[in-house]
Amino acid sequence: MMSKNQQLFERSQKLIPGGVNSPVRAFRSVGGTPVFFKRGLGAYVWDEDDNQYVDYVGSWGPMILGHAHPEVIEAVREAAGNSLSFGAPTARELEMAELLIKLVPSMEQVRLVSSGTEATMSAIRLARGFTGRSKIVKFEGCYHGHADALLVKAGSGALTFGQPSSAGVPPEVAAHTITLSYNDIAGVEELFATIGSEIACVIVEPVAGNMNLIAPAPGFLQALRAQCSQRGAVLIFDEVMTGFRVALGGAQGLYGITPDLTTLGKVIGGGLPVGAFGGRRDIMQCLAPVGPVYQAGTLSGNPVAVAAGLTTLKLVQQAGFYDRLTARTAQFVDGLKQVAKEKGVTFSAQSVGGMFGVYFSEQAPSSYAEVMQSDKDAFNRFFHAMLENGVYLAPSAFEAGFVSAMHGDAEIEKTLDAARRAFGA
Ligand SMILES: N[C@H](C=O)CCC(=O)O
Repeated sequence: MMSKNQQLFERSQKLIPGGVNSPVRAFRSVGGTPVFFKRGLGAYVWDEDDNQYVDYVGSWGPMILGHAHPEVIEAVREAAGNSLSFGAPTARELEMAELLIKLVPSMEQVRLVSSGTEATMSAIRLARGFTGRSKIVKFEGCYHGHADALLVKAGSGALTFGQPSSAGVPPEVAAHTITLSYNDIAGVEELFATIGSEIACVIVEPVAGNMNLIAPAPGFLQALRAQCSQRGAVLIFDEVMTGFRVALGGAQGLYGITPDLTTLGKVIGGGLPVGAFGGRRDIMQCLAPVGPVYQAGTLSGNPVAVAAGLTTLKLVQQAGFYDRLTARTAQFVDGLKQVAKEKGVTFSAQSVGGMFGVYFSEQAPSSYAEVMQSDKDAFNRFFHAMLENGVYLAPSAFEAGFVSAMHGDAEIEKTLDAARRAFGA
């Protein structure tokens, strides 16, 4: 007899392409039936067949406080009672702007949008409008949402399904996107020496989390800062994933680099759709209605989403929050490495703040090319063994994982027990 999950997947494939509303949910690369979830609480989620899992996806990052945090839920209830949307300014969105600017000092001005994709595509347009240049530089395997110009050698679902450069992007559009290898300082310097005056911006995930997790090599982010400053290009840190995830001040705070523009999403919406982009005042002043670069959104600064985000940001500011999250994630990763060693499995793992990567290779990779060399079949077997043992990991070898403040000793122990069985098998 088919499980409820299987029945739902059968039905949804007839009506929704691939049965999912975002490709990476589809289990295509790992195989099997995607899990349909109906409930979450703290570090746990339950599927339609009432199976319980320790959740390391956390909606791909936003659920840093765990699922259904009572204060966040109450804030959403209260805001929803006063209308779901006005399409006009509110005091709360101003409060959000003030808080973001206080916590991420490189942002002198900020604008709210409804997703990370909107934030990055708007930041790129702004950088082009500000500089009057067309070329943009990104890094192979980095994912900055699904705007046309950014779906060139992209990570995440695009990489998972073997289509890092999407069909439907006109060659004339893709021609303006230059891709370099992550952590390749010499490649960056060479490019700027050749065509530096044509480059509008460099956009980078300061910790890459869409080709599994890749940490920036010492000097890499500094080199980007130096080259952009020398040649008048805009440096954009895409902190949709790392913002309020690796540290209170994001990756820029952690590594001490000041970008010109920053994009945010995920945690700042507390689980509801919010994005933001902001940075230097002189650049932000190019935006309409002040300047000539157009950008807009009916639901931008949505009051319910902002209420969820503000409450989340209030709670992550509690003393020691990121120290605890960082230590917990490191404890988890160390535990996994230890278990793999005991079982004689070729495996490595690393974490930055509350995000982590697991790899079936001797060492944590430092570039897209190295990620591609890891054993994807081993990952797929591991994924399913963990799922059977009550642990939900990202269904792709090319995604980072996320730990929440609700992952305690009990959840880590349960996960390591599952890993012991999975590696053993
Ligand atoms: N890696 C992606 C976002 O960060 C995964 C989410 C998605 O594409 O649905």
